[in-house]
Amino acid sequence: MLEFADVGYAWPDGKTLFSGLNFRIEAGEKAVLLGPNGAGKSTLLRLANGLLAPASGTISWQGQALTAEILRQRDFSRAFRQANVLLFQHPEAMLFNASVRDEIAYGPKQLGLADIDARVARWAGELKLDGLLDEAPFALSGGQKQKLALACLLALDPQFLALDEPSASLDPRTVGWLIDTLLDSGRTLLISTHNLSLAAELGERALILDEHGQLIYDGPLATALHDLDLLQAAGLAHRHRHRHGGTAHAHLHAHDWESS
Ligand SMILES: Nc1ncnc2c1ncn2[C@@H]1O[C@H](COP(=O)(O)OP(=O)(O)OP(=O)(O)O)[C@@H](O)[C@H]1O
Repeated sequence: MLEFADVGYAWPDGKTLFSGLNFRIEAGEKAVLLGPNGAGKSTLLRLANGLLAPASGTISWQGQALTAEILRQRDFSRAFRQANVLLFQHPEAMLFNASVRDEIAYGPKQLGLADIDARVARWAGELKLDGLLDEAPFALSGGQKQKLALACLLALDPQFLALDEPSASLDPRTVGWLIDTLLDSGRTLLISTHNLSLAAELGERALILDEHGQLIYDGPLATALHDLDLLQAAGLAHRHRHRHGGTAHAHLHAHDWESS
């Protein structure tokens, strides 16, 4: 479904990220993307969503290389924008309509999809936004904005959903709902998170970047979660000291996950 082949990226300031990044995500897979701050998780998700173009290598969607030319073609671009969506870490960037109702309806309208009112009603209801349909998106709380951004994406009925740190501003009830909804949906998922509990529930596969943007692990999530050295390289485990009576020792801990 999605393939990165020898991908490298260069920021406009000349700084480079990734070198020869290779992985494939097949339809129906649920993968989590782990790595320390600045590893390149958000950048990777933007590349996967066609918002950034690689400086080297190829990113393919359904076997088609995502070139600037193909992304300019109306039919391809419409189908791609409906099927491949990204929830930003900071969703303000996605919200610009006058009301919550208009915001959810916007994407389906732009893409010419049917049953717009039903889509709005369904996803506003699922995300408990139905009491806020006439509110202005900018007046919502951070977590409500995140839920609205998610409703906007789900209203497109996408096949591939990339989520950048979805648990950062969602309350535990919404995170629980998200896990159930996404697991039941059969959608292909790529989720960046520092939350190992969420990762453990959502993902089957882990892609782990180190602090230099190198892919240091691509394999079963369960195996990764029991490898504290790997988790330390991913910024997900840390070494700290303990005192037991008069003696002190140091060992590794995962933030919200205990390896056994
Ligand atoms: N607009 C930009 N111009 C130049 N460099 C940038 C830009 N945006 C991000 N970077 C750099 O790219 C690298 C990767 O950033 P990115 O946001 O992808 O990391 P991340 O893994 O998502 O981090 P976090 O866990 O903190 O969200 C960082 O070194 C960052 O400084």
